[in-house]
Amino acid sequence: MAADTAGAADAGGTTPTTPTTLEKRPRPDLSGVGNAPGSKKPDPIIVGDGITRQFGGLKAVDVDHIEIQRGAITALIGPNGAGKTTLFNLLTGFDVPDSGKWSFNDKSLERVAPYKVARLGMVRTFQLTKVLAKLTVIENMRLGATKQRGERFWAAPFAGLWRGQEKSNTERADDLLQRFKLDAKREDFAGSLSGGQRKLLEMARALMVDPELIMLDEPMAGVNPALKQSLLGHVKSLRDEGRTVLFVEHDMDMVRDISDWVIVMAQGQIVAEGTPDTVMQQQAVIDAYLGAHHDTDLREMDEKALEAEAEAELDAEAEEGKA
Ligand SMILES: Nc1ncnc2c1ncn2[C@@H]1O[C@H](COP(=O)(O)OP(=O)(O)OP(=O)(O)O)[C@@H](O)[C@H]1O
Repeated sequence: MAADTAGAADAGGTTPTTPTTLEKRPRPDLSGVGNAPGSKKPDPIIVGDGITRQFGGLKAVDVDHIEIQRGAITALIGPNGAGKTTLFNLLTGFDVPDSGKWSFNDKSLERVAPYKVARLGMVRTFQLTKVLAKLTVIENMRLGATKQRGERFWAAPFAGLWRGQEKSNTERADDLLQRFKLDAKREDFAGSLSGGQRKLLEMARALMVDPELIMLDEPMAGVNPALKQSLLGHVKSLRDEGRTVLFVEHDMDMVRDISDWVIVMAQGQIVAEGTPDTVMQQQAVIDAYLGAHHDTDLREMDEKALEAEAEAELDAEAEEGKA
């Protein structure tokens, strides 16, 4: 509770500033980067080593080396239970690893609290919890300016938390609502938004602290197909304005459409990396998905597998016919 109280005290009047070094830059060229897990990137914004997290007998995360390229959109994919969310939580300080070190902009983030991680310019989106659903859209946005104190903070008594908040927070919130076409929903309860609008709100809220790196947790989950293109456009616009994007996603169309680089996890480890065009053809990736329970849309792969199966059956029938 002490942390929540501290959060509340600091919430009033925080200005959503980050030592922003954002600049528009050309899309990074990753054509020369190798496909081996943990491959070196030309200009990594995150570098991690030996990151492990164990739950009982299960090693949920066991990452030898990871680099995330600055200014790129990187997708983190893998079958259910691969450790993607746990890795997200570790990198952003919402969970503590058993071992490992990692840095953001060359600054070590070991044992750095989530709100400090956000202050340094690295934020993650949160799914709209029940508590947040009962707040209006603009109230959600103002909470985004409190530099992400984590879900325990969201559960703190809200009344009066932002009483003294600066005008600039509201102005920034309104600008972002306009950009994400949520301005007409300003006073609506967040719980009344559609799936796609919720995702936009999650993104807009994370941008309140003007992050250099934004981590999106399944941005396409529950989004109506009609809204998907618009959401993809918003994610691309984050990169185009110089931000780095790291996202966890099961929607392979999205992964293919917008990623510059894909990192594949399975059983806690990074098993492959590559451009979206090449990564899904790697044997380690095929093995990871086919060897695990998954709800992922791997249509191309499934189609190939089905075709091969059908051909084998036809061959077998033909052989039988000959006999
Ligand atoms: N707090 C926890 N306590 C115990 N086990 C956990 C906890 N959090 C995660 N796990 C386990 O760790 C493994 C990795 O989970 P994680 O949620 O990181 O996977 P994921 O790749 O994000 O999966 P999904 O795509 O289904 O969200 C899973 O086996 C999960 O059951």
